[in-house]
Amino acid sequence: MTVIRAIVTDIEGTTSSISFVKDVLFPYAYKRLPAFIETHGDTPEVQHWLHEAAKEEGIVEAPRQDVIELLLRWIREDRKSTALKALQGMIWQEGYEGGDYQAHVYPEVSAALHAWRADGLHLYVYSSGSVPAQKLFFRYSDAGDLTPMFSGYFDTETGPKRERRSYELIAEAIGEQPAHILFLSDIVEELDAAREAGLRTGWLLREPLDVPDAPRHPAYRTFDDIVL
Ligand SMILES: CSCCC(=O)C(=O)COP(=O)(O)O
Ligand SMILES: [Mg+2]
Repeated sequence: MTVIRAIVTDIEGTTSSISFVKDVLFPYAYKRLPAFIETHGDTPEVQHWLHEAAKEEGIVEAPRQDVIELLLRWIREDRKSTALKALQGMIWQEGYEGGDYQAHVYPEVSAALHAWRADGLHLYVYSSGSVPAQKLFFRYSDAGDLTPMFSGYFDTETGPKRERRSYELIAEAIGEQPAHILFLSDIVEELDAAREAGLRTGWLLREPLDVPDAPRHPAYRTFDDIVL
């Protein structure tokens, strides 16, 4: 078996519960987005992402209120739009820094990350959440600041998570042959794309999901089950 030198992990459903993202982070952003755009809508960064969102929908000349309505609809639909994710990350920052919530990580995750680092592996994150949102997530996790564990972060600016090319670009950026990289996710289509690019894969099936009789990818209940 090829030696694993780097691990790339997804967040929602893999290191962390889906319910924290859907029931805490998304409602927080939903409630505050209109006021956030009102207050910060003229800053270059926010303007850039509002323009990108409008472009994605083909409504470039639309009034700001229409773009706000669009973003709120995308939050309801859990749309993995790079522009929406960038804006959500900016809104979540206030919640983390104000102590409104801490990011959930499953109980064994911190120890597993520390053990892999101690074994000399390099660890990375690849999530639909923006890179700044990923850094906030792990900085303010309920297991403490986990950012020192990670050597780098990737989001959908690298490419969509269900496309092989994204994983080829990540392998190039990491500087490892794909066969030496293990990608962990709860979404089988993401794992299929990673495998097409030559990466090893691990499918996190957190409770209460059933493990299929013949899973398409090596399947694990927790990070403790992963044998490298
Ligand atoms: C890291 S910020 C919150 C996560 C998020 O917005 C999201 O869409 C999670 O997607 P993932 O690719 O981690 O399943
Ligand atoms: Mg996921």
